Amino acid sequence: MAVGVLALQGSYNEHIAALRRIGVKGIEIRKAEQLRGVDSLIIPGGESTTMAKLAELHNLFPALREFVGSGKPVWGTCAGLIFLANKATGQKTGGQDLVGGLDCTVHRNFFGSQLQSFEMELSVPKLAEKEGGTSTCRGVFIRAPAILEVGPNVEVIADCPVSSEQLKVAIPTSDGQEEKEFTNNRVIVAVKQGNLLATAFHPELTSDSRWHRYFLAMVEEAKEEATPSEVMVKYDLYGDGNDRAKKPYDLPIFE
Ligand SMILES: NC(=O)CC[C@H](N)C(=O)O
Repeated sequence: MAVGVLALQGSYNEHIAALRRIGVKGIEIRKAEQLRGVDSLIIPGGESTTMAKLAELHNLFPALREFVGSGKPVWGTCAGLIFLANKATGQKTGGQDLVGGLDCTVHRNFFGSQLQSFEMELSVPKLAEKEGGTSTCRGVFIRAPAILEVGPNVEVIADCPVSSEQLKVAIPTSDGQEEKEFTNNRVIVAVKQGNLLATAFHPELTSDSRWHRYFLAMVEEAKEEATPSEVMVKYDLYGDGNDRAKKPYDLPIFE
């Protein structure tokens, strides 16, 4: 199996190394046509404005949107999460292009500047249920975003506690955010929506390979769904004018 890794900027080498550790080839993607050769994609962390400028320069946005829209599995980490979000706040003046597709609002630098980067143990029972191991994982947050709001089809896989002060700094009341959304003082940091996975932190910088395995399981599932094994097709197998129902074989069919 091979997984595409958007290689414009940021931690794409680290994702490729993480994939290699579990025996999977990561293919660097820099051009729209290279996307046609892969059926899954990781958008790494980095700096989303710079990444967006490079994607614009290489005219990648239409191909990325088509890729996401076609239902192929895509995992965005950190800046990659921002790329996938339908809406981002805290952007630089003028904003930046997003690929979109993930029904959520993300705050670009929710946890503050580079100096406020941190690590914490996150509770991830859903990940442990699928991939085994402990019910927590190490979250490496580097100038990290956070998800403030999700749509009804988005499954929350991890959230994390934040202080009232952090909320106040990141979301001044003048932004019009309703306070009740954050009564538990928690923000969302990992989600899944169909074939889209997004994490605000960097699993590729840890030795825990469960997030990469989790994504690969999504890729496998998507492939199985795409195989029309139960579809019955009519063939005139014997040339006698009678259609006989038959499960399709892999093409070509030599019969
Ligand atoms: N580590 C990261 O990917 C940081 C993302 C950063 N907050 C951005 O806006 O791009």
